[in-house]
Parts: sequence; C-alpha cells; structure tokens
Amino acid sequence: MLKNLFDKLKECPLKIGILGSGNWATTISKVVGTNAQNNEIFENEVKMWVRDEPFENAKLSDIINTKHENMKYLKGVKLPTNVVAYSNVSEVVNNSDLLIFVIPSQYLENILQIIKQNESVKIKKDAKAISLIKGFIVKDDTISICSKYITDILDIPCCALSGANIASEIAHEKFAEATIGGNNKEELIIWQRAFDLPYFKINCVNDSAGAEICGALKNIITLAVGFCNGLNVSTNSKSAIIRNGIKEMILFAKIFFNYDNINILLESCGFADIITSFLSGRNTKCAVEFVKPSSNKSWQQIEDEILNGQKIQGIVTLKYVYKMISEKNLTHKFPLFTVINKISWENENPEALLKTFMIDDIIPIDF
Ligand SMILES: NC(=O)c1ccc[n+]([C@@H]2O[C@H](COP(=O)([O-])OP(=O)(O)OC[C@H]3O[C@@H](n4cnc5c(N)ncnc54)[C@H](O)[C@@H]3O)[C@@H](O)[C@H]2O)c1
Ligand SMILES: O=P(O)(O)OC[C@H](O)CO
Repeated sequence: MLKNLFDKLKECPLKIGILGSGNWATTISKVVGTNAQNNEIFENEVKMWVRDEPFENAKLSDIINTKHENMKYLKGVKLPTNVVAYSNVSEVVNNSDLLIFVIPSQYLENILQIIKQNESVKIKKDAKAISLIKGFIVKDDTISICSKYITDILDIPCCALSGANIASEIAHEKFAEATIGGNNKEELIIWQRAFDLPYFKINCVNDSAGAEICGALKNIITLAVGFCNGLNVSTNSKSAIIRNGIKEMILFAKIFFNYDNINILLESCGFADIITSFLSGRNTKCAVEFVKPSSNKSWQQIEDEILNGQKIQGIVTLKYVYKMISEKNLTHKFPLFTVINKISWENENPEALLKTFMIDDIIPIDF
C-alpha cells in the first residue's frame, strides 16, 4: 500500500505551504524544508507566508530570502535554501497541496477569512491542512480546536501536530518527539514524512482532538508554574499545582469536547509537553515576571519586553477557558483555572494560588 502511494506521489510531488513565520513556524520551515529536499514525494520549494513587517529597515520576507535566516524570530539558525518567503498569502495558498498552519491562535481567524474571502486566494479543492497551533477558538459561545475550525471554514481535512517542542532546541537539532493526531491513515503517513527527522521523531495517533486539547490547556498549567516560580513556592506545592492542573485539563476535555482518552497524556503532546513547557517555555517565563512583587506590569508589557514580538498563548486560552466554565457555572469544578484567571485578569493577589487549595475541609474518602 505504501509503495503504491509513494509511487503515485512521486509522479506529482506535493507542494508545501507554511502559514506563519514566528519562532515555531520558522523552525518548522527548516524541518519541512529539509524533508522536501530529500524526499521525492514533495516538491523541492517550501513556501512560507511571512506577515509583512519591517525589521531593521528591510522587509522580513526579503531578509529571509537573501540571508536564509529569520533574523527577527529565529536568529542564528540557517534555513535550507529551498524555503522561500512570500508576503502575499495567495502565493503560498494557491499552489499548495499541503498547508501548515503555525501562527498564534489569536490571528488564525483573520488569516482564514483572507483565504476564504480574498478573490485572489484560491485554495486547491483537495488540499490538506495541519495545525501546529496551541490554542482554541471561541466563536458564538462554542469552543473549537483549531484543526476543526480550519476544516469548518476552508472545507479541507486538517490534522494536528503537538508535542514537547521548544522551537529553538529543535532548530538547533536537539532531539525531540511530537504527536500527530488524525483519523485518515494516508494523510497521517504524508504528514509524518513531512516532519519526521532523526532529531524530530513523530508518532501518529488515531485521534483527532487529544493532541490539540493537551497543547492548548498545558499553557494554562504552565502559567501557574510560572506564578509558583515567581513566588518562590516549595517544589511540593508546585507539584500539587501541576497535579491539579492535569486533573482540570482532563475534566475540561470531558465536559467541553466529550473527550476522555487519558492515554493521550503518555504521548509527547501530553505530560512531556507540560514538563518541557514549565522547564523552559515562554508562558512560564512571562508568568514569573507577572507575579514579581516589583513588576506591576501588564501581560502586554511583559510580552513586549521579554519576547520581542513572539506571543504567549496561555493568557489568550485562559480567557476562553474561563469564559466557557463561568458561563456554565462550573468555576467550583475548576478552582485552579479560576484562580489563575483571577490573578491574570482580575488583579487577584498571586498568593491566592496556593490558598485556594489550603482549605479546612477534609477530603472525603469516597469508596
Ligand atoms: N515557539 C515555540 O517553541 C512553539 C512550540 C510549539 C508550538 N508553538 C505554537 O505555535 C504557534 C505559533 O507560534 P510561533 O512561535 O511560530 O509564533 P511567535 O510566538 O513567534 O509569534 C510571532 C508570529 O506572530 C505573528 N504576529 C505577531 N503580531 C501579529 C499581528 N498583530 N497579526 C498577525 N500576526 C501577528 C508574527 O507575524 C509571527 O508569525 C503558537 O500557537 C504556539 O503556541 C510554539
Ligand atoms: O514557549 P511556550 O510556553 O509557548 O511553549 C512552547 C511549546 O509549546 C513547548 O512545547
């Protein structure tokens, strides 16, 4: 079966387009660009849509194409020369068989509307997509994983890749794993070929939602770990916060996505991503700064100062998640997510994080 599929693809190699040019998007362009150079099932050129933004008096897309480096979002990493930057969305979308969405979740809606409504953008009827975004979309009081939202708007199938993946480490070819979730085996085989490298091992699972739910919710847990670090709490307390976070993650998946396969936590997108994120993710770093007594800075200020244009997703996802649980009067079932939201968005004293769990009530033995 595989031989037939690959023979067919070699006759008409798949064209790859990446939508996004941030820290992860650029790292992924290196990974996918390398595979496109070495696998005949893919067209050599990988197109990358780069939002028109100036950098040191030049256009970022021009810098990428002349220096083969994204000086703003991934400085110091050479990209394969077959990765070509375009500032025009149509250049990337119109020609692509495979579309990789890798932009901060808050900008997904906008790019999908451009693809859908702009006369010059014509998506191929049999194009396939994958989302590498770690976040949710909330629209008309409904919460969606990004892959489903992409499918709903563009009417093309969409898988998801998520894992314990600090971009800069992978960009420097340090070993990492990731999970691709989807239901169509042929699509999974193709996506695996696009991403898998000796230093980036991809495991595919027959599961369309789990990887993304984990990827979005872990960012809320890692905000809490950042608060713990900023407050200098004990390691036992930090572990308790993480445990409660994982419990609420599982409950949220059950209530809002009717998803209950907790084995997904054993994949790279699960516990491993929570661990890597609280050890060195951007959400944790920014959260440390947010609760420092001397800080008194807004999230926006902290992002601007620490991340130089990069974005954290935890604070955006937290707003959506809190909206969903409060509208359903479920805050009592999500004490951790609720207190993280209060600290993040309602000026609550960060000390409330642990106090939420230091209660007088004894925990009932329920067997
Ligand atoms: N960086 C990582 O280590 C990493 C790893 C795994 C997954 N992810 C996920 O991948 C997704 C993309 O992350 P990233 O690291 O590539 O992006 P990033 O955090 O580096 O953000 C920069 C990107 O945001 C875009 N952007 C900034 N302001 C914008 C605006 N006003 N309108 C439209 N676009 C704007 C920039 O053009 C650029 O493409 C996120 O969901 C993230 O959680 C990131
Ligand atoms: O830097 P963060 O916090 O956005 O996390 C990056 C990745 O999601 C880690 O897997």
